[in-house]
Amino acid sequence: MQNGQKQVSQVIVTAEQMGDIEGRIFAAGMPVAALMEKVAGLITLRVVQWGGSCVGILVGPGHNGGDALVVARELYLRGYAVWLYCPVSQMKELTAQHLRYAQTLGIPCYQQVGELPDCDFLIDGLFGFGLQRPIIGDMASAINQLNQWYKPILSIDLPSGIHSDTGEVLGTAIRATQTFCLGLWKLAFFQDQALEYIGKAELIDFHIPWADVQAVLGNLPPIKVITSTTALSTLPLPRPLVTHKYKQGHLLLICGSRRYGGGAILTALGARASGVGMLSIAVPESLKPLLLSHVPEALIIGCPETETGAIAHLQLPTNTDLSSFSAIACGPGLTVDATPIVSQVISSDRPLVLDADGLNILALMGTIPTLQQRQAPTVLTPHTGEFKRLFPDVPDPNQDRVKAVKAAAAYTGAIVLLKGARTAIANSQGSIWINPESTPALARGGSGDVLTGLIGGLLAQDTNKEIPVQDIVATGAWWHSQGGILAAQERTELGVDALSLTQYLTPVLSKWVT
Ligand SMILES: NC(=O)C1=CN([C@@H]2O[C@H](COP(=O)(O)OP(=O)(O)OC[C@H]3O[C@@H](n4cnc5c(N)ncnc54)[C@H](O)[C@@H]3O)[C@@H](O)[C@H]2O)[C@@H](O)CC1
Ligand SMILES: [K+]
Repeated sequence: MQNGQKQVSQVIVTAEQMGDIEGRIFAAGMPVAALMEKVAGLITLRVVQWGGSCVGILVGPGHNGGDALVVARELYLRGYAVWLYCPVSQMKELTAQHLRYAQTLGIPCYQQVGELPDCDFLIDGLFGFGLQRPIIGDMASAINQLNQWYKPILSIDLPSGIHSDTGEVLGTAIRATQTFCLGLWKLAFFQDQALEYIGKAELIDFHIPWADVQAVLGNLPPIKVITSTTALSTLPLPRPLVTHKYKQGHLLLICGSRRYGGGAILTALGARASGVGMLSIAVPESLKPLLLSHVPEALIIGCPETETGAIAHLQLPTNTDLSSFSAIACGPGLTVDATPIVSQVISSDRPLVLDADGLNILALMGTIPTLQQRQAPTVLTPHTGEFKRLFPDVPDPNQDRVKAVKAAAAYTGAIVLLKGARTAIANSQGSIWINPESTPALARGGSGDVLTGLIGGLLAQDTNKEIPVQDIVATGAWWHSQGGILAAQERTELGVDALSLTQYLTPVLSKWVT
């Protein structure tokens, strides 16, 4: 296989990049019509696997409509009953040519959606990545009406109405059952707001030459999909034959308060699953017996408490200071009364994961100026609410999560992991990892605490600092969601409480690691 060709499914592109890549292919001599035949031929092969015998095909003015017309022709010639809905009079020339031929063959074409006969399913070729402005008027009403038919809809490239980059709905959008993304993943497939419209996502690889992908993306920071291969390659496996516990990393967790003891347990159990060599857990003195009963292997450091039951100050064992640890994870259950502790760990030179109250305290301290002081790696793991508190001046993550997380990482120098259905991780150079697979079962209290412990434990094990921190964080996100997926399969989506989740982290890994 040509060098890099197998990485095609890992690349994510903007509409502009996709246009540039295709532009190179055409400039090099590939006829547009030939590429359309090739692509639509592959789509047709997937459509016939769907079953059904009569199909309504929605045709727009651009090449997305052209693809749809080639599929229409091929299905018709295979014996399907095919009806076209084509609400536009102005079309790109190639699309218009395909429409003329389809009509010559005798395929009926309607301009009003109400005239479209009842069919088994619909194919959506109204707009692809060329959509730039909101869909309005009759076409918008038609889309709303088609969504109400509750027929399976197969969208070509993107559900029509979804912006290829931000995933936002431009006016209105087709709610697809399945979307065949053509050639390279478009960003919208990883934006939470588009997921309900995309349905099941499938990449149709039509073998774009890797050289053209490289030529367009070559020097830009990549946006990549986390896969089992990328994730497993950064795990601290296999362990060296001769080692000892401190060589396998020493993680300090700082978490919990009298009010929130559970978060400390869950973070600890996440860290345990990471395989970290040594685990120390700083908690308020009154939580010590509770932690000991759950994680007997850990060194529990009972700390003096404030009146409210938060950690008043870190009381590390004799001969120990923060430099004794290979990484620190701090935040779950702390309450904002633990501000001095967060300030202290931020001032340290240790790799640091901040989550939950660690993030709320950081927001109060002033995120950007505070983090700009740090030399060692910092990992922030906010959900959308925490993100907005941390970065009030960064683009709204509800509008474009990828842009938001990228800006946050650039401003702070931190690795920022924005939690969501498609968790996105950015570093300060603009590289992005996106976790393509997860489960809504993980939308549950305590699930984030498990992630914090897991990432902290992985980070601590990279004692020689050989692996980019962003890659380690991506592996943590992948592992966590794979654990959730397995747990949901065995226990249903309602059965994945955070404690149960911790019990799936090791079994899920053993499925991948032989
Ligand atoms: N570029 C290529 O050569 C290839 C493209 N392919 C298909 O072509 C698509 C991209 O083609 P296009 O660039 O023609 O773009 P689209 O087919 O997405 O549509 C763009 C057309 O729609 C019009 N338009 C945009 N927004 C509108 C709105 N809100 N209301 C009414 N009209 C609007 C534009 O003026 C333009 O004519 C891809 O998504 C894919 O399906 C594939 O055939 C593979 C090859
Ligand atoms: K479409």
